[in-house]
Amino acid sequence: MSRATDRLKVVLNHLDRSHGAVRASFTSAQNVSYHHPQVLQYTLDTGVLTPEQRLAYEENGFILIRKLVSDQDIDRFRKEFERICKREVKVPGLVVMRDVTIAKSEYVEGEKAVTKLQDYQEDPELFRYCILPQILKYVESFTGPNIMAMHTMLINKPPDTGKKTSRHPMHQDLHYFPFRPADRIVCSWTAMEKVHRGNGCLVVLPGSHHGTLLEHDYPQWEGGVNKMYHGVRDYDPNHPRVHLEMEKGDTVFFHPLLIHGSGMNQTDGFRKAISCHYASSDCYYIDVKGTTQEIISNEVKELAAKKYGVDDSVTFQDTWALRGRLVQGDRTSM
Ligand SMILES: CCCCCCCCCCCCCC(=O)SCCNC(=O)CCNC(=O)[C@H](O)C(C)(C)COP(=O)(O)OP(=O)(O)OC[C@H]1O[C@@H](n2cnc3c(N)ncnc32)[C@H](O)[C@@H]1OP(=O)(O)O
Ligand SMILES: Nc1ncnc2c1ncn2[C@@H]1O[C@H](COP(=O)(O)OP(=O)(O)OP(=O)(O)O)[C@@H](O)[C@H]1O
Ligand SMILES: O=C(O)CCC(=O)C(=O)O
Ligand SMILES: [Fe+2]
Ligand SMILES: [Mg+2]
Repeated sequence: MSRATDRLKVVLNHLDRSHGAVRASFTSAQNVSYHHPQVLQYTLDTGVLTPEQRLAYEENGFILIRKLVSDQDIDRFRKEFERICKREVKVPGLVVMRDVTIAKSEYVEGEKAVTKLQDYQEDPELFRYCILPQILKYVESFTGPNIMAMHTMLINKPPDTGKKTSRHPMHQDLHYFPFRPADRIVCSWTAMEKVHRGNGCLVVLPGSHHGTLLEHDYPQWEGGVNKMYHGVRDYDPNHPRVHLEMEKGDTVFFHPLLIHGSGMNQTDGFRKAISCHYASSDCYYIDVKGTTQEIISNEVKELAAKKYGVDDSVTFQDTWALRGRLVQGDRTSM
């Protein structure tokens, strides 16, 4: 354990006893310059996370809560997913992505053709996930009380076709987001069935959220790579990795700078997960021109132009403002 961690522990002990007062004294103490960034930068005191959980998130950039979503809710999400795949419902704005290796094949039908649903915010049944009270309760510890659901996905990782395209390269989700501050953004990711190393569970680099946003690029994979699956160009291959094996309903909350990905699915079943990225509505949009995010912003604008038939005047920021939905509190800035 590092010195910084020891100090955090001391602070958390105090916090446990006298909550806000200690935090206030630490804020004023910031005039004294520390060699480590401010303490408790990543979580807020809402009375939901235990001191140990706050410490874990501060240190690791993720926290796993077992059995947070009920089997009944997950079964409903799964049913709705099947209805969408069978085209029994049509959802405005929804993007249905097929795996790159089967995209051009005409023979795959129904849910076996679908790798990912993106932008389900207009499907009330799936969007129930984003407003589950037990999820929002945790989310508030990262975002504060004004909460926007910014990005929604249901991932149906297919059995690998042999080309290893079912992998998701190691990346930071912030790469896709033109809003800040990063610390007021969090992803909630819930396993819809048992996920393990064999079917491509999430792989995370604990503590990588302490770093900055890194340069991303399409990985040089021989078998091809899915559209927009950018990966961190150089990350330390010796950084310890953690495989997040999870049961149905288990939920991980993670920071948008946490480097993560998922391995290939070596089973013959589809590995399902549902997720939402939340941000405080007090966040603000940034201009990504001239930054490492410029390339992805152009890719997204191009897609948006095709999808919505809009022109160049719709910005990368607009595509997010259009998709974001208020789920708690007030829509103050986003
Ligand atoms: C508003 C915009 C929304 C996007 C926001 C994203 C933000 C992400 C934030 C995420 C944060 C978290 C991080 C993340 O999650 S990162 C991953 C995020 N990925 C995406 O958002 C991709 C979403 N998918 C799509 O937009 C569509 O499904 C695409 C555009 C891919 C296909 O479109 P469509 O389904 O309508 O198909 P089509 O029949 O018209 O084919 C058109 C062409 O595309 C080829 N093709 C097909 N499938 C794939 C594939 N899988 N890989 C590569 N190419 C593919 C196809 O062969 C054809 O090529 P060609 O024959 O012309 O050569
Ligand atoms: N060549 C690569 N370049 C970049 N990222 C990779 C590469 N190979 C694997 N990854 C990423 O590393 C993570 C782990 O994937 P991988 O399939 O290698 O599983 P694994 O953790 O090594 O498990 P196993 O050893 O059981 O295969 C995934 O996010 C995957 O996309
Ligand atoms: O479910 C997965 O494989 C992770 C996907 C992911 O990290 C993402 O879409 O941002
Ligand atoms: Fe991700
Ligand atoms: Mg491997």
